Amino acid sequence: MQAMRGLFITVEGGEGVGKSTNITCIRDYLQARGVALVVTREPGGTPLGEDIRTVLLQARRETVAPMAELLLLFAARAQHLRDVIVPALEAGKWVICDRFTDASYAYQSGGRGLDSGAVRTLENLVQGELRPDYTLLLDAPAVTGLERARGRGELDRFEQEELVFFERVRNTYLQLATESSGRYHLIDASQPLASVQQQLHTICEQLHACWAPRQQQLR
Ligand SMILES: Nc1ncnc2c1ncn2[C@@H]1O[C@H](COP(=O)(O)OP(=O)(O)OP(=O)(O)O)[C@@H](O)[C@H]1O
Ligand SMILES: Cc1cn([C@H]2C[C@H](O)[C@@H](COP(=O)(O)O)O2)c(=O)[nH]c1=O
Repeated sequence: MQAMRGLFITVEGGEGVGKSTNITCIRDYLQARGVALVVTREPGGTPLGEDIRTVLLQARRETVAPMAELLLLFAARAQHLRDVIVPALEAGKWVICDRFTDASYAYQSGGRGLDSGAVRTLENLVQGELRPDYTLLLDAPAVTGLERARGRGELDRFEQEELVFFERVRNTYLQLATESSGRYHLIDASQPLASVQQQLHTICEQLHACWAPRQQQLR
């Protein structure tokens, strides 16, 4: 990661916490300050990744083996890294990614119960040393996020899980934020949108003040 010149920012959180809504706000804020950036998402971000997303989110009659789910997520991630994330970072752009590997720790390990060692092995294999520089965790009680997500209509395969699944997901995210406190910014997403966006503006302002001058020096 040190050799790359861009900044890799991931946005994480449970269902319906407001990632999509707030990524638009982050994008607008940074673009208005002249930051060249790429906004992308996982699973997805490439044609193959979007196909894998469709398969993963589709409700199905068979249950999906947690390991099959994890491997599909990392297959999409490998393509996404090679075709989108790494080239953008190498070109000096900021990458804002709606979910990344922390989601695999939260959902496949925390939620589904897979050993976190399996996620770590794939993380090392697929990403090498590449890790996000910053992670914005939008945190809200699972029930709040689910109510918001369910207000949007038909539920995908993940959204159909029980509340306890999303409570495990949330607890895993909070644990990751404690373990990696230098990388994580915790945002209280249970607040009204205006307050969430105020918190995000403050963080974006700090990141911009810290990183934009360094990147100009590198050019
Ligand atoms: N702070 C907030 N207060 C109230 N409603 C909000 C807030 N943030 C987002 N919402 C609303 O909640 C719904 C879900 O938001 P959004 O789609 O941005 O969440 P998301 O985290 O991307 O969801 P998912 O991960 O399930 O796709 C939207 O209708 C959005 O307008
Ligand atoms: C990257 C990633 C994603 N997921 C799950 C989490 C969500 O339910 C869906 C993605 O849809 P959203 O619109 O971003 O909410 O995929 C996962 O379980 N593990 C992952 O690594």
